[in-house]
Amino acid sequence: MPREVSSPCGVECCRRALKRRYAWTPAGIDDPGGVKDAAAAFVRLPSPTWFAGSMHDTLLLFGATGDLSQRYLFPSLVHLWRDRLLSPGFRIVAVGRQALSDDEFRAWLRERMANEVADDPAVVEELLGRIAYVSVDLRDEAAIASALAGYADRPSVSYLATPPDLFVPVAQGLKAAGLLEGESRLVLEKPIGRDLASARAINAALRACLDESRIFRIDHYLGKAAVQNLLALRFGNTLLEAVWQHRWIESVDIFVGETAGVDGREGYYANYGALRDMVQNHMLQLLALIAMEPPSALDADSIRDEKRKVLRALRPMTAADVAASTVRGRYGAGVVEGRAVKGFVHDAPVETFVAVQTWIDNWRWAGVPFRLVTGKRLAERATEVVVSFRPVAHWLFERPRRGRERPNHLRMRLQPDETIELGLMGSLAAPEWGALELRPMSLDLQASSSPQRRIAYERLLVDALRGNQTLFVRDDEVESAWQWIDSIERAWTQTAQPIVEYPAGSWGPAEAEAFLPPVNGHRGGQA
Ligand SMILES: NC(=O)C1=CN([C@@H]2O[C@H](COP(=O)(O)OP(=O)(O)OC[C@H]3O[C@@H](n4cnc5c(N)ncnc54)[C@H](OP(=O)(O)O)[C@@H]3O)[C@@H](O)[C@H]2O)C=CC1
Ligand SMILES: O=C1O[C@H](COP(=O)(O)O)[C@@H](O)[C@H](O)[C@H]1O
Repeated sequence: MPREVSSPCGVECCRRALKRRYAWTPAGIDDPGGVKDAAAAFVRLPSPTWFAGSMHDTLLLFGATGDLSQRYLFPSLVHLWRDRLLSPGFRIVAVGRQALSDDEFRAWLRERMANEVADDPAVVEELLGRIAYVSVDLRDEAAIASALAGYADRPSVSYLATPPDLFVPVAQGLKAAGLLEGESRLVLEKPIGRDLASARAINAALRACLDESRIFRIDHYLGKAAVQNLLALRFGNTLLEAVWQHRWIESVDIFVGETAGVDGREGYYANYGALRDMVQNHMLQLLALIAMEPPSALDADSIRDEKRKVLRALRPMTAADVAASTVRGRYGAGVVEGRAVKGFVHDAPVETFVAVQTWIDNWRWAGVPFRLVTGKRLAERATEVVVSFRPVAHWLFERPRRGRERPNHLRMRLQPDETIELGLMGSLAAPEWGALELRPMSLDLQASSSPQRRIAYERLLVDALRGNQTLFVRDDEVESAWQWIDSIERAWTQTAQPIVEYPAGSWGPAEAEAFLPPVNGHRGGQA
């Protein structure tokens, strides 16, 4: 629970403002100047008063009637407005395909936002009053330009929550309308393309419309406080950074399990599959944060330069490796969280589960396997990174016998809860008499209180409005990631790699057992 905050004047509104301010910072009120601050400083946000004069106040939201807008973007905007983290003159231009009046759009949105700020419904009304709705077919650049030219009076942020084939026509329409001039910015949802060639084409076309320094590519995992904490842990602790390399680390596992299915996104998913939908972006970003060299500073390009080097060093997959180094699966019917669910049925040969073992060909990570596993309709929703260390050089103890000892591991759970577990060996749990006997022990580290977590998009919306690119993906990162993904897709095609069915509610295909993280308990590795 967040600690109670007292305001200097004792007035309720002041108390609430303080609470809002502190709840927002990644380190939170319970960690003022604490360990997390070392690397989290670059993501720390200033106080609400600071925002008033420093952010753009016009957001053009394309795809305003879509799933992402309804489930994440509008709720995020409602929360930011409630917490006075947007400019006082903030306005939203909601762009959709359907012909709706402003009032019809607001009524539609009001219904969906009803539960967002239940204790203060006026907040939703205030935000709705700042929305204008514009209907336009986004395949028609001239129509975009004529419908939106009236909003070019001040710098704006155009957020493209649309399918990627609309990115270029929309950018060109915006340019023609004068909406990409000066300090105006463009925010793009993932995925940027479907392979390297299409990503390059999109990036090149965007560069013709505006400079890279004003293009913000979203990967919402970077907006998660727990993901930012990976940097804080690595670069804020001598203890970890000193052993963060091939001499001491045996393997790294990145696991993103979902209980949700493809539900409602069949068309998109059939064209992408788990490798393109999750690995190309979120999982490779996690890998890059774990594997990158320490940046010389915490600014956007210093961090992105280092991430890019990691992505370029990923060893391409070949047809000779792919059968042993990957598993593709697709969920069939089963039971998830006590509920019977149907399988994913589609003619397109796409996977809903993928396991990949890969290597980063550089000095730090020589010979260390990185295993990436993600799937839909698995037994549990969990995102974890497990770093397994090498066994000690010389085993002194009788028990467990050499080769049976459990090496140290660091398990960082990023969602749904945030915990860190350090697996150690010790004799505390062993009998007092006889030879010194070692048993596995674990040290569970949790923050003394859980700070209030915001939707990742809240953080990213504010950064885009402020112009901070640190948590956004650069063009060359996207292209390097696709280059590696393409090598896997190519190898799968060449070898006609099968897609194995797994029951919904399981941990994926039995063939992937060896790819699952080696932690105590319920799945994979040592039991
Ligand atoms: N949904 C999610 O959880 C996530 C989505 N994303 C990405 O966000 C983007 C949007 O996804 P999502 O919201 O799920 O997609 P939806 O299909 O639900 O929404 C797409 C939006 O684009 C509009 N649109 C499509 N074609 C046109 C057109 N020709 N002219 C005008 N408007 C058009 C749709 O309008 P209409 O309502 O009229 O069809 C709708 O508002 C995608 O790139 C997706 O990959 C990324 C992460 C998560
Ligand atoms: O981008 C996407 O991410 C979600 C998973 O996000 P999370 O924040 O819930 O972990 C995934 O379900 C979706 O398929 C994908 O497009």
